[in-house]
Amino acid sequence: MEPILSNVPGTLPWHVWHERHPAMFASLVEAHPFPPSTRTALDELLHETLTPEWLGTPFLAAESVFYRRLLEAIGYFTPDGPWAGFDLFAFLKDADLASASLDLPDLTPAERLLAALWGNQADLGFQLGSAIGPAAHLVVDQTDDALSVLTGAPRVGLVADNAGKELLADLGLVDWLLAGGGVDEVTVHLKPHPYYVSDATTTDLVKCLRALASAGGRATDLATRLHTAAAEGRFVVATHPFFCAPLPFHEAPPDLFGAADVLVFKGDLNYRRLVGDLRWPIATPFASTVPPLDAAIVALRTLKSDVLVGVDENSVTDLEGDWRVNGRYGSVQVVSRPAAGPTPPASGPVSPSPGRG
Ligand SMILES: O=P(O)(O)OC[C@@]1(O)O[C@H](CO)[C@@H](O)[C@@H]1O
Repeated sequence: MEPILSNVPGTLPWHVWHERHPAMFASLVEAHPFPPSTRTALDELLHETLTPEWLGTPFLAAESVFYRRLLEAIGYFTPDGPWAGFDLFAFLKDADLASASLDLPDLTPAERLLAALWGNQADLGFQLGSAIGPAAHLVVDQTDDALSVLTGAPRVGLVADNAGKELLADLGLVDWLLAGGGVDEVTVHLKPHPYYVSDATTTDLVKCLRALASAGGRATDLATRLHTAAAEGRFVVATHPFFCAPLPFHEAPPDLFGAADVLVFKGDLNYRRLVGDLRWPIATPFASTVPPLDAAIVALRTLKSDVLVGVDENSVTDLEGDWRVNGRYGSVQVVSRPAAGPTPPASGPVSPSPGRG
């Protein structure tokens, strides 16, 4: 299967490099007192990314390397420098969090799951380039299957995507899993440092919890429950350099997700890494594209890039225009945990792994 590249005018990757990134750089320079050397480094990076070499590199890898180079350009990794460890996207993430309503409604489990899904609609990198409309539809809706695999699972991992409103909604889902969903332990996997524009780090999670704690009402109660669960070792925060690597999850280290029974993958980039950033026909079964993890998989995503699998082609024939990338559509997709295979006879041939449901 061919990887998605960035060298075709009119496609989303082309738009990202030629329009979204210049707009992002303009806002970064406006928001920070960068010295001339940093401004020059940023200009050079922007120009370099428009060369045939970059545009001809698989989009997933090129974008990831780009965000690493962006941090290097501002001195994020320069020891003892003034910008060491500085989150250049914090001003956007903080504004998004500040604009969130913390008057939390009383949601059902399905509503909490869908809130976590649609929270992904508002990622800030996406907003820098286009407007998001109110319409929202699911092109695949396996919400019932998702709730079924999550309820009562001993250990759930949630691979977070964006900070601010999306992370608030994720914490609402985590709270239900721990408080009513019969889950013993939830691990939230965060980025070890800033990555794509609004990706959530530990700092962003703490900011969400503090905002919830000081908001009163249900929000404060939720924050208190999560603090208690953290103290009991039931709400765990984790991170790993692989979450910022230019690789699909098929190449993840075997211990990345611990002993999770169910993994919830949030957002568009995690979806691209989960199924591979490839030109799949959309009817390709979702289960055939994901890595062979020893856990059930729940993917909650709004559609913001070309990759899409597991969709009945007849169900999307009426959708028009850029529905695959405009963020107005979403999907809830599930792969059950692989059944333990039969014990092979002592001297018999080794059977192939069972298929995934
Ligand atoms: O992972 P997220 O936050 O849902 O989306 C990330 C995103 O905005 O960035 C990429 C393009 O830059 C696409 O994968 C997607 O549109």
